[in-house]
Amino acid sequence: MLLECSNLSKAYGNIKALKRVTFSLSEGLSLILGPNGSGKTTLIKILAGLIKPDEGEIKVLGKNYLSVPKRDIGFAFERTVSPPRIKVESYLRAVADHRGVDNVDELLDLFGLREYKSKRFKELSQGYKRRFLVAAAFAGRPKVVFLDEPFSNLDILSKVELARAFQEIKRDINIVIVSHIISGLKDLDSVVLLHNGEVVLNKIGGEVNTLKGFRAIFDGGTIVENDVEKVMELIRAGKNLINIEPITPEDIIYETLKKTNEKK
Ligand SMILES: Nc1ncnc2c1ncn2[C@@H]1O[C@H](COP(=O)(O)OP(=O)(O)OP(=O)(O)O)[C@@H](O)[C@H]1O
Repeated sequence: MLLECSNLSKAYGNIKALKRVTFSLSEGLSLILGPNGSGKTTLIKILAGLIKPDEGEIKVLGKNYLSVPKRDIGFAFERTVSPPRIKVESYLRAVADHRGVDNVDELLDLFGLREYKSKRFKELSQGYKRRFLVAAAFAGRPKVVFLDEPFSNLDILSKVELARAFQEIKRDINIVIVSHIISGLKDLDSVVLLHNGEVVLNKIGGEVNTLKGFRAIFDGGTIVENDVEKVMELIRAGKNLINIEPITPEDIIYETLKKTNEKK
């Protein structure tokens, strides 16, 4: 298991940002999803060692997260800040050297940074600043990289290119994306959905496929979800099939959040 959080809590005064949060993420590409205020930033700050949880345990690849060497974990935060004068390639090389694995050429290509390799941070556009900071998190091939809202403030081209780069790199390096949007990520290996500091959904491995499906709509308003046999039965009974549409992970997550809100 890549990440195991058990009974993790954190309060700021009387605001409970995380309430005994328990979930697991498998290796590969994972998504920690949640609407605004659900506790995502609190979680990533704990993982980065910036704040301490009030209680609970976190394991990364089976070890207590505080005992995992810093070089095994990469982070990229939402705010695109860095010393203005550092240069793209030399900074990536410095990080890679520190971690002891040279994967810089691979990263320059994967994140579309080759043309910009001699530029200083301050000379990059917002989108390229993000690409650079994300690439730096992967420099030196850590075991896992946590990315906080990597798609925010990016144009559609950068979003698609970044998502493709993640799909490629996840074979080598585990990735955990913390975000309030799904952003067209395909082939997720695990997902956790937070809401008001609680886990409302956690799928790992093959279970992630249950976040996809189809909906068949028949004349007269009958709707059948994810049941081929039932659809065939209705067709055989002479019902008129009007449409088949995909059920996307977005649909399921929206429905889960809606139901959670209704219960409260
Ligand atoms: N430093 C702080 N002091 C007081 N309350 C805080 C602090 N940081 C976060 N909170 C509160 O804790 C809760 C969870 O916040 P957090 O930033 O972790 O959520 P989030 O899911 O990252 O939200 P967003 O998507 O809006 O960034 C919210 O109610 C927030 O107002």
